[in-house]
Amino acid sequence: MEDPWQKAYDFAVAVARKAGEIRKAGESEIRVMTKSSTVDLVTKTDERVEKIIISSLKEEFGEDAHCFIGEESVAKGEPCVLSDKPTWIIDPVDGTTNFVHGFPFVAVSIAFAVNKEVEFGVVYSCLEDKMYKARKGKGAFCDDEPIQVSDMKDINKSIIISEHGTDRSPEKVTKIFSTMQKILCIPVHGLRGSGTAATNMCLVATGAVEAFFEIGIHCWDIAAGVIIVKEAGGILLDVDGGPFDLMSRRMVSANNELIAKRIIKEIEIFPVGRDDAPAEK
Ligand SMILES: O=P(O)(O)O[C@H]1[C@H](O)[C@@H](O)[C@@H](O)[C@@H](O)[C@@H]1O
Ligand SMILES: [Mg+2]
Repeated sequence: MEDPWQKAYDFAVAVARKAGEIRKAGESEIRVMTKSSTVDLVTKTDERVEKIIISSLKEEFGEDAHCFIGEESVAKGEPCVLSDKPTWIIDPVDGTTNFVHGFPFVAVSIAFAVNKEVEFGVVYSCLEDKMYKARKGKGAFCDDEPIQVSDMKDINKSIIISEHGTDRSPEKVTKIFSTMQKILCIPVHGLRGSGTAATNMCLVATGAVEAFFEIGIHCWDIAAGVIIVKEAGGILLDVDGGPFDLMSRRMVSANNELIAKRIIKEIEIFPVGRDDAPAEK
C-alpha cells in the first residue's frame, strides 16, 4: 500500500531547511514587536517565515487540502483548533527571544497531525545546522543518524530542562522557581534551558538530558518534538502524571517513566488556558 505521508514528510524537511535560511537572512534587520506581554517577542521574520512555510505547503498539497495551526497566524486571530483533518502545526522561529538577542539556539518546528495524532515532526536547529526528524513508527533521527533517549534511571545523575516562559506574574514565577529549586535540590546534576522548547525536546531525544517539562508552552512549540521524543524511546505525560494532551499547554517529556514521575512530584502546577480554548469575546 502506498505510504500516504512520506512525500509530505520529505517536503517538510526541505521546507524547514529553507525556512532556516530565510530566518538567517532576517538577522540583518530584526524588527521586534511584542504579543501577550512586553517579554513575549515576535519579529517580522517570524511572520514572514511562517507565511512562506504555509504558502509552500499549500502550493505543494493544495490550497484547502490541509489545515494549519501557525504560531503567528494564531497570534493574529486564526483559530487554534486541532481537528481530525490533516493539520500542519508550525513554529517558524522557536526561540524568538534568542533570535532577537543573538543567543545561539533557534529552531524551525514543523509537525503534521492526522486524527489528532502527530504523524511526523521536523525540528531544524538553525545555528547547529542539525535536522531532527521522526515519523510515527519509524524511529527518530538527527540528520540521518538514529537518536535514542538516555538510559539513565538515577534522578541524582540526571540533567533536567525547564523554562520560565514569558509570564511574569509573581504567583506563577514563584511556583516556577520553587519547582526548579526543589528539582535542583533532589539533587540532580543540573538544570538547563535552551530558550526553545523544540530544541529542548531534541535534547531529550538525543539523550543529552533526561527530561524537559514546562507549563505555559504552546502546541506549536512542542508538536514536532513530541513525536521525535516518542520515536527516540521517550515518554510524554501531563504535569500531573496523567496522559499528555497536546493542546493543554502542560508537558513533561522524559527518557523513562521513573525520571518523569520523580520530577512530577516536585512540579507546582498553576493554571494556564488551553491552546484550543474558545477565543475571549
Ligand atoms: O520562541 P517562542 O516560539 O515564543 O517559544 C518559546 C517561548 O517564548 C519561551 O518562553 C519558552 O517557553 C520556550 O520553551 C518556547 O520555545
Ligand atoms: Mg515557540
